[in-house]
Amino acid sequence: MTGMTIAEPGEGKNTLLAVEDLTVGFRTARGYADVLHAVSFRVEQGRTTCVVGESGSGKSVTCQAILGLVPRNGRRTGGRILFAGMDLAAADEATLERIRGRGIGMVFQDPLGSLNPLHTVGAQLRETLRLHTDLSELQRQKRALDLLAMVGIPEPEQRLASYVHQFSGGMAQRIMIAMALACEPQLLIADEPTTALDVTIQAQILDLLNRLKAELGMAILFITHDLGVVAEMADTVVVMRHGRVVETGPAARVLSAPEAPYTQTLLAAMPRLDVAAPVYRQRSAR
Ligand SMILES: Nc1ncnc2c1ncn2[C@@H]1O[C@H](COP(=O)(O)OP(=O)(O)OP(=O)(O)O)[C@@H](O)[C@H]1O
Repeated sequence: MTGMTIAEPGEGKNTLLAVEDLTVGFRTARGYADVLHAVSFRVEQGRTTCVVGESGSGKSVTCQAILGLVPRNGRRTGGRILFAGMDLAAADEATLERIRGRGIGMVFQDPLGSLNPLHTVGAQLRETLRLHTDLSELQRQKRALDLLAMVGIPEPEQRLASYVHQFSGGMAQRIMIAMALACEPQLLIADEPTTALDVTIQAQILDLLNRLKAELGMAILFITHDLGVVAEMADTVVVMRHGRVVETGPAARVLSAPEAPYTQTLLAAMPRLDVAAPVYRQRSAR
């Protein structure tokens, strides 16, 4: 594999992803401006890190930079992105493509916009597996079926022949998760994956992600503006504002005793978040 492998003396042995001093700027009609300012955080193996912040705080650009998908008018001007010891910021495009296919799975807010409407769900899963694994045709068919069953799609055999528009929003998001997990990634990046769903379906998708995390031992980098979702998902919380990390720490500590004034403001705007996560579920399911 190309790309630089870096020994990290200070890195914890369970760190899967370390974003260090990441700085990204964009050129627009109004000139050049940095939108990420030396962003640093870690994702541990098998754990969930939630990045939370209001709209425009830089959450999505952070994901794009990790995946090497910053829009053309943007540029990373500093920092390192160490994934399993390799600096993705220094990796070539072929390596990044391989990592995006196999090492890191991605789920976005809009599954209908991310899946191909012209091919059946089965064809898309099989194609992903053909590109990124050595499985035979028969094995790919079986794995596609297993993946749909794993994400809780009823009658998976019939559903493999369906097109994405034939699924409800929640079911389409399950398909997107199946696609993202097809090659057994070590890390799943989920950028507001439940924002477009109603609260009951949202809770089901969060449950699914938590179950898959436990079953597969993968790490999750979860992007959200919703502290209720953070309470459901996070082991570690990264709070962002205006392109900067203003606070980071274990979820239990950040949610119960936030240190940054901005985190305190976010929590104060979130009634009853001081009570435990299951209460959020009861409230949201009403
Ligand atoms: N292609 C682009 N060109 C110029 N500026 C951009 C571009 N993409 C993002 N930005 C700017 O970068 C900043 C961070 O945006 P980003 O989308 O990461 O925020 P976010 O926290 O994900 O917000 P949201 O929850 O609304 O998606 C914003 O000020 C945004 O306007």
